[in-house]
Amino acid sequence: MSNSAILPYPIEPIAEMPIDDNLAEALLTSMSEYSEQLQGRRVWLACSGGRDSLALAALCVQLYWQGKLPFLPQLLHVNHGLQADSGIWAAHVANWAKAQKIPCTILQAQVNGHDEQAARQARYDVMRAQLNQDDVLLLAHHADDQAETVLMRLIQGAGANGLSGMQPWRVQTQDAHRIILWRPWLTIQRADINAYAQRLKLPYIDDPTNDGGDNVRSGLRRDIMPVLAKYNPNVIDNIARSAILLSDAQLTVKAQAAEDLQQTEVISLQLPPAQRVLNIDKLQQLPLYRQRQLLHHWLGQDEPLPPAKQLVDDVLSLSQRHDHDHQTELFWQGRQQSYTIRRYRQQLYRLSNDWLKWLESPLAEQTQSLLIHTESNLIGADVHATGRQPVPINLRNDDKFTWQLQILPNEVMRLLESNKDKVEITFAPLDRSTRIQTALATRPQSGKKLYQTLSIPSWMRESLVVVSIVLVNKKSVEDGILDNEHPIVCPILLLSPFYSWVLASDQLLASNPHYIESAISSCLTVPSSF
Ligand SMILES: Nc1ncnc2c1ncn2[C@@H]1O[C@H](COP(=O)(O)OP(=O)(O)OP(=O)(O)O)[C@@H](O)[C@H]1O
Repeated sequence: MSNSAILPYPIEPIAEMPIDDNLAEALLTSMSEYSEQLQGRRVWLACSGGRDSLALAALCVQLYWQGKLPFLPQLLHVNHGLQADSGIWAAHVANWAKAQKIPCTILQAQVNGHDEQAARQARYDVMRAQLNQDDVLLLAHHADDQAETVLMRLIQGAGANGLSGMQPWRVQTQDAHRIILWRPWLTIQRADINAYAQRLKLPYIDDPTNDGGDNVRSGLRRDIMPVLAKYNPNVIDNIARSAILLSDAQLTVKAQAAEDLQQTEVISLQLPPAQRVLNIDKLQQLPLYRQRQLLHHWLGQDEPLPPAKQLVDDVLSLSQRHDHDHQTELFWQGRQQSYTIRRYRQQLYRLSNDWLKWLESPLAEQTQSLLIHTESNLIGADVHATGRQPVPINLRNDDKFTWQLQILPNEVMRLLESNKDKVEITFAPLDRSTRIQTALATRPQSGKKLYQTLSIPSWMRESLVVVSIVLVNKKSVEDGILDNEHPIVCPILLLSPFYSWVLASDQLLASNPHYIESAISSCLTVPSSF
């Protein structure tokens, strides 16, 4: 329908008109394929008022009134406000829906920009905001759209994932809000939809920008598809079929990569999505093509879009280096976050830049100390708690990450031999010159040496804390004189955000490392919105 012919127009009731078997079968087959997922879910239909989505709406009306479709979707039309006639089109869709007794909501979009991509983004944003969790959105994409999508991605150099085209059932999650995009017509040709729309005399809107646009998609539709059809008249069906075959292949590749990832990730160092770590020795046990797939999967696992092939190749080369160069950094700007990829010894790190910033901010020397009175088992000074309750100590926190210690005063007391003193616990960053001795070492080492011995990557070195017990002479306490001049300082634990190392115990302490770890535990938290 040309724009000037939109109003007034005759709206014929379509419920009783003949159904198109081919189109109906595609919708009903898809419905039975996803019947379990559709159970109890609300279904909406994105209707531009164009030929395809109006035809899908019409088919739903017909099938519903004939008792073949158990639900009547609610139409959603988005008015982008980009063209002079946008408002008229919205009214047209609303009128048509009213005449066909199908519910319809008109939404207003705010488009930032003038290209098709900006309009699509704005459209999805407003529709998503309208939908509830797990609602289903029917889209009228068809085989011609699919063929154009696949060709477009082919000329952009996509891999199996991109060449799988659009999926008939796609769960989309954004900020924990989950909706489903349902495309039952991906195997149906535009020509068949057109014939149906003509038979029903559907008053659809012909958007002049659809074919005349100079974007890649309309160019392929106008210039390339007719040429390809000369070589093979089944080109549209064939490309759509290739997409289905590639989609299966892609699912197999993804499952393999997920399995490989499980074997290769270093679980003890994970803080998803801030820090992900791969074991290079395990990675290299795989054939090269699986290494590439694994890296692709590993890098992109918290992102909506995968990394570029170049980045995967660069990370692969980084994993293959033998020169002990730990300075190389690779950067990736994902959609959700930006990342730095680094190697340290036989491990690859994907670090979010927010996390790196947090790691590199120096730890304040902890002046806050706990006073634990042996006699009463009460924590005095600034904290009032009984000996059984954990006392939290914030080592470092900002709005994104919190590193906290839990001290169990009763357990700390068990570390001390009987008849001991009033104690303080202090927390100090490990610096390069501090000398301490881990329980497994034969002699004390400087911080600088410990970085090497304990394999601490350079960006973690500002995040090491020495926990010490400071003993104050009991006799002097009883006499009311605090002998703070000669306290005995016993370093008991070295902590990083991921590990703890028990330090060689002084004779004053119970030597069982298990006690130390149960007295003081470290915990790192990331907000769920991160
Ligand atoms: N303004 C809109 N409001 C609601 N849904 C829309 C709108 N524009 C597009 N859609 C949905 O997105 C699908 C694909 O968009 P595309 O731009 O290819 O459609 P179109 O050619 O404008 O319209 P149609 O597919 O209805 O002929 C449509 O089939 C329709 O389901």
